[in-house]
Amino acid sequence: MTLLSLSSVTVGYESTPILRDVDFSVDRGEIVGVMGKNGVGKTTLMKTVIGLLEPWQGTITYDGTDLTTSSADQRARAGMGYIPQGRDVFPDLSVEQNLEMGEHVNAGSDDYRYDEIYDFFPVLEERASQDAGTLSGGERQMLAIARALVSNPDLLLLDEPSEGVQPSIVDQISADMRTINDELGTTILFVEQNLGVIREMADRCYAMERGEIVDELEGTQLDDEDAIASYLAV
Ligand SMILES: Nc1ncnc2c1ncn2[C@@H]1O[C@H](COP(=O)(O)OP(=O)(O)OP(=O)(O)O)[C@@H](O)[C@H]1O
Repeated sequence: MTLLSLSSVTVGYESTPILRDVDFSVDRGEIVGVMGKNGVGKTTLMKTVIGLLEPWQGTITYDGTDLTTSSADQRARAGMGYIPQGRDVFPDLSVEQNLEMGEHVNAGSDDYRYDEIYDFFPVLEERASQDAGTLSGGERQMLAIARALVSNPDLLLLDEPSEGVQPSIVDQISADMRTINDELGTTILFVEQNLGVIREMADRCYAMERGEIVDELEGTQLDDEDAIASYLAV
């Protein structure tokens, strides 16, 4: 069943179009990647899905409802959780206080338990009282993901989770996302330019070039490193 679909979406900044006629969909329970080089429009796509940019043309449908003109706040309450690029945490608040900031975003979240979230990221429980500013890049990324999970989203939007994270932790975060998808049933849409993350995480992947979706890879096509790399190589 389709959870999210974009149909002929065009959007940009000021008068410059960035995304052109973008069509894609994500089924409930899937992990879908969008890959592309620097500057192709991946972050613009995420901002458009979460409602920080309003499409100039086209429609965005979520769980059967047209959300094209809804605010980011309305989309969060409808069940979308967004983790922006750059592990945006509050450095002077503790790990636990950062997690508390994720409460009450989603109306369905009242009974979310921290211990469940700590089960996915035990390192955050160990560091619960530590200031977030003292965490490593990878731990901050985990905290940003965990904070989004506090609101129990149906759809997680993840912008370049590998950026600034050391390779061994990148692998762990990819594996953690699969576990979260398996155990919580959370649908995940992520954008990336890290080949390993795309192969490890995605059930299916779209390729983006100059603001357009130009290909879709699934199944054994995701084992073809050369095919993936052709959309990532500089
Ligand atoms: N606020 C903005 N105002 C004007 N142009 C912007 C703005 N943000 C991004 N752009 C331009 O839009 C294009 C796409 O940027 P975007 O950040 O979506 O790409 P990206 O694929 O996420 O890149 P990266 O991998 O470097 O994060 C780029 O040419 C960028 O310069």
